[in-house]
Amino acid sequence: LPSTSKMSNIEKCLGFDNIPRLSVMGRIQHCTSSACRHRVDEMETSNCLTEGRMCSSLNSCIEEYDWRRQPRDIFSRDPHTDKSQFIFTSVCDSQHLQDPQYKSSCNDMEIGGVAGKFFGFMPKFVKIVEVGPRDGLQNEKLTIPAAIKVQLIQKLVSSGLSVIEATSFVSPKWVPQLADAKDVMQAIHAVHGVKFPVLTPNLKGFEAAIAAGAKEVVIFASASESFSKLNINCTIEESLTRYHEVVVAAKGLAIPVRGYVSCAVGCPVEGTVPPERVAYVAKKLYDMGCSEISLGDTIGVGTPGTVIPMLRAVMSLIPVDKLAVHFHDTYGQALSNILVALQMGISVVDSSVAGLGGCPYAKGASGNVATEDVVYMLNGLGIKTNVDLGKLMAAGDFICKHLGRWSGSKSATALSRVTADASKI
Ligand SMILES: CC(C)(COP(=O)([O-])OP(=O)([O-])OC[C@H]1O[C@@H](n2cnc3c(N)ncnc32)[C@H](O)[C@@H]1OP(=O)([O-])[O-])[C@@H](O)C(=O)NCCC(=O)NCCSC(=O)C[C@@](C)(O)CC(=O)[O-]
Repeated sequence: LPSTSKMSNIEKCLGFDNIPRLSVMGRIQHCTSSACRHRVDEMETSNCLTEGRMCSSLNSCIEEYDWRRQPRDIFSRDPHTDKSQFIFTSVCDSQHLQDPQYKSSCNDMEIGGVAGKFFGFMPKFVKIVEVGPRDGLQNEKLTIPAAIKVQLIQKLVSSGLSVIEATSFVSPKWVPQLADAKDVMQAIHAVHGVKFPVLTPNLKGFEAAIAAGAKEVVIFASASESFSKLNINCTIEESLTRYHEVVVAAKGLAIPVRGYVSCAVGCPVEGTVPPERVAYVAKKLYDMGCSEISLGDTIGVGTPGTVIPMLRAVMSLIPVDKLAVHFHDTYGQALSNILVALQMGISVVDSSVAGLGGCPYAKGASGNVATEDVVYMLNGLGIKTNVDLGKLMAAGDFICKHLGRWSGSKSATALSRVTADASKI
């Protein structure tokens, strides 16, 4: 991390000047509740508090710092140093383990309303783009009947999701799992009040999508040359030419076009992808007329350390309200990456129910971040989504049962366990 004086405004807004120095970070990894407790003294307070957040026994740390409690803040300004500081005041009920339901929503304070520097840019509402039926199912080995896909989509609709990426009009030789795109689209296109964007790699796909009733399409370019060839069998520039044709045709029919930039952080072939390359492709899609650009960490290698520079590069060319983030969770970094994206002002997040997914042309890439986990985190932050977590979990349960596997969502797994345990009492 750069020193505080060299930090940009974005880094300061993200609270990087409050991140403990390396020596402290080392200690964080070894922090236990007892280790945390005996470091209670004035000098160590802020470090230990930061460590306290990572303790398994959060309550013991909260008790240690009761003297600093203030009713409605988790940050306060120190009158001596004029610096913001962490205080564990009325944190969400979810963190008080006495609550048997472990709710993530805040009952006793609104984190979203706290004007602390960490949450200053956070949106009040996040639009979730559910990609499970497309990104989630495109890589499955089992053949999933169209009727099951349609039922899944209906359940997702009833959970309150307003955008559901339904399928892809791609070559069935390349992605056999979505060869039933026409049947799925025809079954759902008349559902009112929900958008069902579908992937179209070329004019042929666009025309098939429109004929099946699609009212919004998605084009998907890559920031990596190698991945572009693997995924859509053409170079980045060739793909942009094809997509231009799609956008022109879509404009003629007043069809909105969403654009993806895949490999926005790393590529399965080339490794690290430079932020400026991502920004270049994103800008091309934006200039073409895409209404929203989703930045995809296709193989889930990003961390806040690599995602922030990428977002900064893209945000220097494209307004933040036109951007979305799309994280796969291969390395378990998706939620932290989403959090920094929110802190930077992004308010559209792609995710996949039950964490389904993976790309057939990105070996080793695991599923998208689970929608249930995103909703749980956003509820905890007091950010609205209009999604009913219980109904969303039911949709995840439905598809996991069909696939014969456990949910990839930690929140869904934990909440189901709590409910199951409660029902035994
Ligand atoms: C782009 C192509 C079609 C080029 O594939 P190609 O083989 O170079 O295409 P072609 O023009 O030579 O045509 C070959 C055959 O495909 C047919 N064809 C051609 N186009 C279509 C179409 N639209 N729909 C149906 N059929 C089509 C065409 O008619 C022909 O049929 P044939 O004469 O051999 O019987 C192929 O590579 C393809 O379909 N690729 C899609 C791959 C894909 O869907 N990958 C997963 C997307 S995930 C992703 O990109 C990442 C993302 C978006 O999720 C974000 C992230 O996670 O970061």
